[in-house]
Amino acid sequence: MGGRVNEDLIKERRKCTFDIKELTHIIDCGEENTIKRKQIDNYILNIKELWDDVPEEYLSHKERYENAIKKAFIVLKVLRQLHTGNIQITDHRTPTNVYSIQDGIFRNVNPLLIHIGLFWSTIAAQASTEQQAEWLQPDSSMIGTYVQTELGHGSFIRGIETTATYDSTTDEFILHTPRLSAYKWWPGGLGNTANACLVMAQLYINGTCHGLHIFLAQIRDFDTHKPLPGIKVGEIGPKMGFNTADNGFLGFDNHRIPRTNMLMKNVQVLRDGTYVKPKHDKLTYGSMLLTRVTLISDLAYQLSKAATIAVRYSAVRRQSPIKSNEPERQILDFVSQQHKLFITIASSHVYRVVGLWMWNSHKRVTADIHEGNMGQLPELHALACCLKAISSRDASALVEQCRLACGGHGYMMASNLPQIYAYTTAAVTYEGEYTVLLLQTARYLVKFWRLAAEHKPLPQNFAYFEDYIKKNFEQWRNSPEGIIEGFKAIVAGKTKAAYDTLQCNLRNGREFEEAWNMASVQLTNASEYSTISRNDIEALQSRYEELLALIRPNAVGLVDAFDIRDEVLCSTLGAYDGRVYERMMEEASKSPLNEDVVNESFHKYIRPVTMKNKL
Ligand SMILES: CCCCCCCCCC/C=C\CCCCCCCCCC(=O)SCCNC(=O)CCNC(=O)[C@H](O)C(C)(C)COP(=O)(O)OP(=O)(O)OC[C@H]1O[C@@H](n2cnc3c(N)ncnc32)[C@H](O)[C@@H]1OP(=O)(O)O
Ligand SMILES: Cc1cc2nc3c(=O)[nH]c(=O)nc-3n(C[C@H](O)[C@H](O)[C@H](O)COP(=O)(O)OP(=O)(O)OC[C@H]3O[C@@H](n4cnc5c(N)ncnc54)[C@H](O)[C@@H]3O)c2cc1C
Repeated sequence: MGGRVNEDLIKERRKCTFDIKELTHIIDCGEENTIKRKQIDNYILNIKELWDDVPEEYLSHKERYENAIKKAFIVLKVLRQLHTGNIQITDHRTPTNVYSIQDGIFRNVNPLLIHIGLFWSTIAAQASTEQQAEWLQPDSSMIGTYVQTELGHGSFIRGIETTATYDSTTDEFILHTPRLSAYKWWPGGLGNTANACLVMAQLYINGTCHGLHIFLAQIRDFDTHKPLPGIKVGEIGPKMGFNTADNGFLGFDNHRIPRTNMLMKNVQVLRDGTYVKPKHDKLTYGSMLLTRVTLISDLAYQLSKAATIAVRYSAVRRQSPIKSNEPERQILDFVSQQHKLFITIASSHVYRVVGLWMWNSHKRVTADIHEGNMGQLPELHALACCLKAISSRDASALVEQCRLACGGHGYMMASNLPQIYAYTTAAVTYEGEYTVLLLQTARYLVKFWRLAAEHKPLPQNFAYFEDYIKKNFEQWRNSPEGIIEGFKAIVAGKTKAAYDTLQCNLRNGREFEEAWNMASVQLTNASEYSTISRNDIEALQSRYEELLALIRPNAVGLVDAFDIRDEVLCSTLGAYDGRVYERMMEEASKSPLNEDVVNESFHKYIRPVTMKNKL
């Protein structure tokens, strides 16, 4: 859409006091990455077939999927071409990625998300060298997914009921779904797209259960795409979001696969049925760990999209004067609005930085694991659980705050804020539900608190537990170091309270698991344990308000620095030119309800009632 840039946005950009490009390069981890990202954006976003004439929202459930799958395979083809052209795009966690622009192409979810994001990465991480050589061919016919959750079990994966029983006479595993609750339910791309999958199932050899293992199973014929004999597969129906992801269900009726289809990098079943144990029994859960780490950066990106939309809109939108004799003000001038939005910008930066740090930690710990050293795995798992849980919860709360900050117009699908919300809130549940993951971190903390309480040696990372016990914490200081000290005091105090409750429940004769359950609210909720005083809080509050005023002139610059193209933002409210009302009108004109001047339902239903006595 052509036309002038909104005057208020022009003025905002003139006011900006820092170099926007420099911040973009910092976000991209370097100017080179920015250049590459833009090249890839240009290349992919210029493919005309990827753009819709009719907005996605007006399509039926079936049409949406078919439209998304058309685009997904155009993108897959391009990805392969770019890959062979030696452009580093497969490492989607670095800023040089194509992952982010898919939001614009699909306005929803790529049906190949799990194929690319989990299927391939799990094979790469958990299959033996020979299996990888066979399965990771660039021209492979396999379109796969990651099949773990069942109708009856999601969080408690040890309760998974699908079985894989070794038959040494034929050198095969028999995959079986023993009852309705064992049906696989949820995997993305399973409903219609995938012809293969990685299945999590209980391994049985000679009547002994060895727990959960991952198996590669073909489920549809590569040529006809019909389900193979013994496979019952389909799609689970409409959801709050993710409606182009064809999440599916799957049941096995004694479906046979070769023994060599178990992922065998860390664990093996030999021809004679000998079971060779892994070095750590949670290595099978590695894909969940990796995805949790990846999600932190993805959620940071979703926050930057929501912030860009809401800040630009707030600079364009004028509503109410502050003094009654003045003209109406940009809503961005209201301090309460700044509070709603600047926290979203800040959170995006926080989770971006933490996400990158976690990504590098994951690389380091994985390299150690390859060398046989598992020592850092528990800490990484505890951190990934906590950060995935809070980043998803914060992101969905803040995206919703941005939507509300756009008033009624934020409720329009054309603002794209409802879609961003539906996407982020799903992450609170999938890949480890929020509370369940926080309890994993609590379990880790309580272990170290027990050591501290029993005056046993603690690793350096937990020295502050001892400081807390010895009351070595300094008085609150209003500085970054002081804030970190404050957080340490909160963690120590919260862990102590939960631990004390746990001990009290145990003394009262409860078994450990029951005592744990009774303490679980304390284990997940933060309390105020710090040396902060009322005066400190007042000082912090006024400093916070000063900071909002300092950020105000740079607000638009800060979101421009995220450098998200209009085609990716997909928002009438957040486009770079700020022509909000023109875009809203243009989008409204696409509504099928505006196709006829008089809708036929008038003649069928309305007129017979309203004109009944007048005809
Ligand atoms: C234009 C271009 C387009 C291109 C598109 C490309 C796309 C690119 C990719 C983008 C990539 C990513 C984006 C992300 C989007 C992803 C969408 C994802 C969709 C969702 C997928 C799923 O949901 S899959 C299913 C996930 N399921 C879960 O997460 C289940 C949650 N439950 C659990 O994980 C576990 O059961 C549990 C952790 C809760 C507990 O396990 P369990 O009961 O077995 O154990 P215990 O509690 O008894 O603990 C035993 C000890 O083991 C430790 N533990 C547990 N888990 C782990 C682990 N993972 N690693 C290490 N250690 C672990 C636990 O701490 C205990 O330790 P101790 O205390 O020492 O005994
Ligand atoms: C959009 C989307 C995409 C998905 N994609 C996939 C996929 O590709 N592949 C796949 O395998 N799965 C997928 N899933 C499934 C997902 O991983 C599970 O939904 C998730 O792990 C949560 O499990 P659940 O649904 O069984 O919830 P439940 O475990 O039944 O949780 C329900 C409630 O019980 C509480 N609860 C459960 N256990 C405990 C406990 N021990 N202590 C305290 N509270 C507890 C939870 O906190 C929650 O409040 C997807 C889900 C969604 C929503």
